[in-house]
Amino acid sequence: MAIQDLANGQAAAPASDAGGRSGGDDIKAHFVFIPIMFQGHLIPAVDTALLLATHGALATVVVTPSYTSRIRPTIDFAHTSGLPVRLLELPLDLAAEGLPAGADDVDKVPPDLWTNYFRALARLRTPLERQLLADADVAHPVTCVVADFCHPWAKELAASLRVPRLCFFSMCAFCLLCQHNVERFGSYDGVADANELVVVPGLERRVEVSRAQAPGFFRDMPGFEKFGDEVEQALVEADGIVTNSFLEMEPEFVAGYAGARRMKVWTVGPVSLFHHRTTTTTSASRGNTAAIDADECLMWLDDKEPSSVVYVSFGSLAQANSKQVIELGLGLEASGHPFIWVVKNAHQHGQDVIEFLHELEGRVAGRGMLIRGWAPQVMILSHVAVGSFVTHCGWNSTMEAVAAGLPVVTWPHFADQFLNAKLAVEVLGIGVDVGVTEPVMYRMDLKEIVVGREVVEKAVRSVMDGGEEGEERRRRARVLAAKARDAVEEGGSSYGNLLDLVKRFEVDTAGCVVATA
Ligand SMILES: O=c1ccn([C@@H]2O[C@H](COP(=O)(O)OP(=O)(O)O[C@H]3O[C@H](CO)[C@@H](O)[C@H](O)[C@H]3O)[C@@H](O)[C@H]2O)c(=O)[nH]1
Repeated sequence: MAIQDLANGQAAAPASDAGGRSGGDDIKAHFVFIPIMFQGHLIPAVDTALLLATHGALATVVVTPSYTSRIRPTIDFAHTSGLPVRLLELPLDLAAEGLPAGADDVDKVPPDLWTNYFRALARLRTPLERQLLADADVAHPVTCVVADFCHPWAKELAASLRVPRLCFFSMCAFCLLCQHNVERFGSYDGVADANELVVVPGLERRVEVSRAQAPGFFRDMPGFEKFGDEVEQALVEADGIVTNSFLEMEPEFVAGYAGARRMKVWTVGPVSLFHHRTTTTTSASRGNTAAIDADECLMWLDDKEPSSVVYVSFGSLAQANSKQVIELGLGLEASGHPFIWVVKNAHQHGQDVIEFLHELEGRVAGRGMLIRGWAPQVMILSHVAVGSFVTHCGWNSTMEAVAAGLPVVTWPHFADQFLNAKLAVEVLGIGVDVGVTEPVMYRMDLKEIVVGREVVEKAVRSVMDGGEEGEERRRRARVLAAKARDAVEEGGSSYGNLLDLVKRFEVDTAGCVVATA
């Protein structure tokens, strides 16, 4: 499929100069974003593409068909605002990798076929290259590929297009540096127990982590070892790194990671703050169609005291088993605080959970709201009535809490979440930890309760009240939010980094890409 202005269902015109800040003729940089199709990766990539567009670049976002409709409202908003953003939809060759129909939606990839899914993604390279060359808009040639770190094949793509390539992470520099250092200094060597804590080397402060909590990218996953090496090699050979973080939050770690990688790191976040300039409808459907009417949700929140509501959500991937769902619900009920609780895949639970949720709703009517499915998270978090966030510490959620000035209850499940939780609790001082120490990729059929109702209740009371300590935590969260806002405003660090990206990766008058990363 050709590059399309899919929002309008027509072939895209050269970047619009109608009403946007970026006149078509002024566009000299064209970034092609290749996200991986997980919401935790796709959403921040789209926001970053839009932010670059507000700074005068053309941005093309590559999507596979199942995800087009999920980002359409955001892209529609961009078009209405005259921002030069385009979608390039490419189907995956599922059959070639033995994947069932519909498996370009990651929720439909059978667990034993994950390696096949990643191979199918790598097959995008040839059609994408062909498409970008065929659609090359002479006035706006591609000047830079920004590929999720999970796409090592983008290395060859950028080389063929003869343009620089940046690695995109929606992760904090703290996590990237800790992970890098434990691997580089062999901290896990000779440590048989994956849950044994080791001290992360090369940091000024003492941080302890276990291999189970920070296993590295893919290398510990059966079947993905070689892929993990390819990811690392592609990162080593990248022309720079773009992250959804901001300098003032973690200056020593941004500098440390850039130094360790000997690479420029552009912090451009919090990218969710782009939505401060969108409409309620756009922000409410960021990443997917919300399972609740935005106005209904806002009315419910309007009725609550400032900073009184606890928001509870575990992102787009983590899944709680039935017993844990019940335990969490009872803990929230016992906390006595108003809450909004996002229950993913509620319909997949057994009758016991369905009845429990129904009865709970009756008992906490007016005080507790359940959202079964996708929540308008950024819209909710930015409401004045919300006072804290119980989170799995996916990096986007963590940044969204920071941007909203909220203290968090940290309940990591897997991947980078343990390190993000450490950043929130130990470095930023805005978190109360529930005490999970080992990763759990929750499955419905698991029987264990990982966090009991009393622990939930105590953590919620602590983050919402918590005496002087709680007040200090809330104060730190407010200060951090002010820094986050400053970072994305004119003159701020993230704003400056976006401008710098646009400037560095533009085409000069001789048609060469100016890339000085
Ligand atoms: O009902 C929902 C659920 C999620 N979101 C949004 O979806 C994104 C979820 O991202 P994140 O909080 O990072 O969680 P995951 O979906 O779990 O993200 C994956 O990707 C992240 C970025 O690399 C990693 O930090 C996580 O560990 C990994 O699980 C956020 O922007 C949320 O605002 C909603 O808007 N509504």
